[in-house]
Amino acid sequence: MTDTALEAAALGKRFGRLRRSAGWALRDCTFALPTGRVCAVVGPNGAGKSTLLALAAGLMAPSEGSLSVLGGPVGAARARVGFVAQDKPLYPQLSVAETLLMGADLNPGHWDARAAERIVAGGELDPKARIRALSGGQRTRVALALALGKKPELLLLDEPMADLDPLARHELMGVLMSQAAQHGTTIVMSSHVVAELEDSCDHLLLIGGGRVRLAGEIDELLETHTRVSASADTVLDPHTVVESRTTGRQLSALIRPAAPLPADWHTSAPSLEELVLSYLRNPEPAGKTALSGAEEVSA
Ligand SMILES: Nc1ncnc2c1ncn2[C@@H]1O[C@H](COP(=O)(O)OP(=O)(O)OP(=O)(O)O)[C@@H](O)[C@H]1O
Repeated sequence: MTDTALEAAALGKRFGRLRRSAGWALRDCTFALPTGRVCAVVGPNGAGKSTLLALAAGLMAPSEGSLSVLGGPVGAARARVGFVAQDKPLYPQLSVAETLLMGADLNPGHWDARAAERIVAGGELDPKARIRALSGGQRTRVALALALGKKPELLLLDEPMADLDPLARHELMGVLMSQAAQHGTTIVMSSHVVAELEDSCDHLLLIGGGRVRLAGEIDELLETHTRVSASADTVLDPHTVVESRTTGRQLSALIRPAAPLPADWHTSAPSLEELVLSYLRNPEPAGKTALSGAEEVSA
């Protein structure tokens, strides 16, 4: 059994000839996401999150570099992977019950009918309702039921919570977390709502402009970065400066300390959202490239 759910080496994907970055949606991405963890894939619009998840689901092939899933080639892992795409593709003419029956047919011997039905029942969906008559959030619920019913070792979710109301979001996040805890399922989910991920995710993969900007265990990333406020003439060397701003006589910065900090600096721990925003606002942190808690990745 491998301890790496997704491992990318110099991974790149090019779509025709996009104007931005000469067509590369992802470029030179090297990272490893551990198994048994809940991993957040975060980045702005067009960063390459959906492309990465589609590559991992085997829906497209890399243009360069390599990607392994659950320790082997992407194609070999397909039966062990569940994928919910951003647009939640389902057959509109089928009913909810027929969709779950289809899930059972497609996954003989490893279909958890109870888990799938429980997720659908949580939304009080009529099993006879046609998919085409469901709201966006209700379709998300059916798509998650299909993916979880498959009892995947790795669950890839592209913006799973985007069209759910806060109650449904809370409930389904709870279902996902208990799935991860009970069955050791690795969950990799993309999201824009960083604040919501801090409590539920263990690992972060931050993508910006098709490149990996930061990767690592969230606790370690938060511990190894510090918010600093000091007088404007403060020299931040030798620390890695992710972002710094001077307002009047005051300097505020997010740094990765390379040595103990002077006692007269005011310091505080950043939130995950502050960390992510600082990296995204600053394409090339001064001094060094983006760093993770455990490893260095090229930015
Ligand atoms: N099928 C495609 N053909 C051409 N270009 C594509 C295709 N899919 C994605 N792209 C381009 O690749 C880049 C990355 O897109 P991707 O959908 O992976 O980003 P994302 O991070 O998921 O964005 P969002 O948060 O808006 O969903 C974008 O510039 C997008 O226009």
